[in-house]
Amino acid sequence: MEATIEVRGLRKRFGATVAVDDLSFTVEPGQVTGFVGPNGAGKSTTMRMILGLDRPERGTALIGGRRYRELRSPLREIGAMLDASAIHPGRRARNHLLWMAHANGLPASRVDEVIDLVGLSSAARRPAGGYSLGMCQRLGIAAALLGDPPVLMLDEPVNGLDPEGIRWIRGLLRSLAAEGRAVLISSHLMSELEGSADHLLVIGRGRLVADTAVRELLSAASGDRVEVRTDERREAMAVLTDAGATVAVTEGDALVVSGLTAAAIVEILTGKGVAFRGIAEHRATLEEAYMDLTRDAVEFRALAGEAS
Ligand SMILES: Nc1ncnc2c1ncn2[C@@H]1O[C@H](COP(=O)(O)OP(=O)(O)OP(=O)(O)O)[C@@H](O)[C@H]1O
Repeated sequence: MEATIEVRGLRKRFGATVAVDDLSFTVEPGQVTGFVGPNGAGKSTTMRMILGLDRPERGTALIGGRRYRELRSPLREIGAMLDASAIHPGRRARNHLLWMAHANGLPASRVDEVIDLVGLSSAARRPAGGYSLGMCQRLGIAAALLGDPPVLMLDEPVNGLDPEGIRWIRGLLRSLAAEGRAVLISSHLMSELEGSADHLLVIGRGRLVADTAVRELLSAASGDRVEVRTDERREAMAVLTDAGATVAVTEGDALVVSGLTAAAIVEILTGKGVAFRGIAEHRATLEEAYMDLTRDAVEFRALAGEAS
């Protein structure tokens, strides 16, 4: 089976709310695709339609070329986690997974493999009611991996994890993609996807705002910006602004200058006698790139509003 998710012209309405509006994208194998947008943007509804849990008003969602309900052995073709806390509190993790394996014709030996893989071995025989959010996420991921599927789809897998848990999940997602799987993960925070996503689908109010490789997005957002480290920030800002540059201050107290080359900045600061400690090309964070993107989308909406 080809490891892809293909969504074409998907639309879903709940009463007067259009939750998903003419959405099209492809999730490719061998990479982690981040599905990002604010709360209520339509991510979960899209994922539910991919799994056949919500019926689209229009459009199709295919997993390896087939609709979910046409899959012969769904757990072997797509692994999904929609709500990590959706397990009966009295149920033990291992028993939950054994029941799933049994119901889907999967060997019991696979249960201990996935428990090991997600690092739940020491807790697997305890009732899930005592699990932390992070442990529930691990259990949800274990369930998604049970059928060793080529396609994985996880709704907010990073949400609520501590820094160690975030590092762990980034590594796991990267290795699953490196094995050639198509991995789709949603988040409402761009920063959560930093270091794990190769590709981004940005969604706002049910519509696709961007479908882009992370590398391209970052280089576009970093483009022509220079970072200057100086103890004379106020003076540096004044002379660089006078020279036509736009200057911002980063959290790390550096100046981010756009509109001038590094060579021109050196010349101006030296000429005006402003001391500096270092000058380097600025590398944008995913969060900054996202702000650029959504700013463009807001401006676009404002222009469209003026035109109508
Ligand atoms: N069952 C439902 N009945 C009515 N409205 C719904 C239903 N499910 C979703 N919606 C609405 O559809 C829109 C999209 O919701 P959805 O949960 O898909 O967004 P989301 O991007 O997943 O948000 P979040 O990040 O909060 O999970 C929202 O306006 C939501 O209120």
